[in-house]
Amino acid sequence: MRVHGEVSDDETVAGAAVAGEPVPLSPPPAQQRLVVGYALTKKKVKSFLQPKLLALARKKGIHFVSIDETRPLFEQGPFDIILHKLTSKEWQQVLEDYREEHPEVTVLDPPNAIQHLHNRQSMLQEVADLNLSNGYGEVCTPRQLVIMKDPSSIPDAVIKAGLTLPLVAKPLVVDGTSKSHELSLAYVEASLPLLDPPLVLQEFVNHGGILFKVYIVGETIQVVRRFSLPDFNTYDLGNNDGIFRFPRVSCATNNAEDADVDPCIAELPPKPLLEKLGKELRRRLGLRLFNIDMIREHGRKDRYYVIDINYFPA
Ligand SMILES: Nc1ncnc2c1ncn2[C@@H]1O[C@H](COP(=O)(O)OP(=O)(O)OP(=O)(O)O)[C@@H](O)[C@H]1O
Ligand SMILES: O=P(O)(O)O[C@H]1[C@H](O)[C@@H](O)[C@H](OP(=O)(O)O)[C@@H](OP(=O)(O)O)[C@H]1O
Ligand SMILES: [Mg+2]
Ligand SMILES: [Mg+2]
Repeated sequence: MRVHGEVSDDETVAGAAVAGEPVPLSPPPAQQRLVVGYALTKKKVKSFLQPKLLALARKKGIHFVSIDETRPLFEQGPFDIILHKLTSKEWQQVLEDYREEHPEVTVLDPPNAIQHLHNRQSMLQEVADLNLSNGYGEVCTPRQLVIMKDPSSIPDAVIKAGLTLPLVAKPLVVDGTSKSHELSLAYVEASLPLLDPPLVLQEFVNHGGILFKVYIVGETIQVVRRFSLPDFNTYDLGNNDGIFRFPRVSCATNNAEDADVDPCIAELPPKPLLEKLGKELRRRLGLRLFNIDMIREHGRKDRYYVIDINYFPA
């Protein structure tokens, strides 16, 4: 089988024979060959499809093949799996049509399920509905409010909703742009009309400055620590407009795995709690490849908040 942009295993064997290397007399044990078509941004290809991963995959008979989104999908392949992270409406439609015609192909993941995470209001709905609380702890979402327009109405809306300052202001839509990750902390009421809707206003939860990134890959769960925003009482708030703007505080370079942090803050959430949360969210969201950003309320050993969910992070 010759797949777009790939060298087949047959060619590799033929190449070895030409080079005079010994060729096995009997065919090697049949290995399942799996073709994964990928549609990713250049940045994502660079961060995810690293040579080490490609080599390991190839050893296991998994072949990654680039999908050209400018050409009809049915002309490419065949694929066993399609792995993708592109946000355009056109691409989503192409994939939806393809899924209908090719139910035998696993699309990781269905575009409409991913879409649910592109809005910071809907992304946490399943966590809130789950109401997870057991002997290992409880998992909540911060109280939040959506503001669609009219910044001057924000102070009244906040009072009416009974939200307590400080509030984390987050762009409502997450569309892969850096703007959708420009967040700020509003800590005086008078600053609220300076915010820029559409946004979600979320109560800030003190958590000792450590965040847990919980990665869900099918049935596998991995959790790592990253540095996060410090507790509110530690800020130097002099001399500004009541809004603290912050860039991507918990990005990959802010690894806190080996940091010297109070063990009560650094302790990972209990595995059974994460397993239950992961399993439920996988089912409710209909996704197999995502991460949950979780914090533990400072001073509360067993109260966790999910503050963000990201599809297929690097
Ligand atoms: N409710 C909250 N309480 C305390 N800290 C918060 C809260 N919400 C967000 N933060 C802090 O702000 C950071 C960014 O928030 P969030 O994860 O929602 O944004 P994001 O841009 O979607 O991030 P990502 O890069 O993970 O996609 C978090 O990592 C955490 O440090
Ligand atoms: O390296 P980490 O901290 O895991 O960061 C991820 C973010 O958490 C995701 O939100 C990014 O995806 P979006 O920019 O599509 O939200 C995601 O972007 P990517 O798909 O371009 O890799 C990552 O930057
Ligand atoms: Mg996050
Ligand atoms: Mg996010």
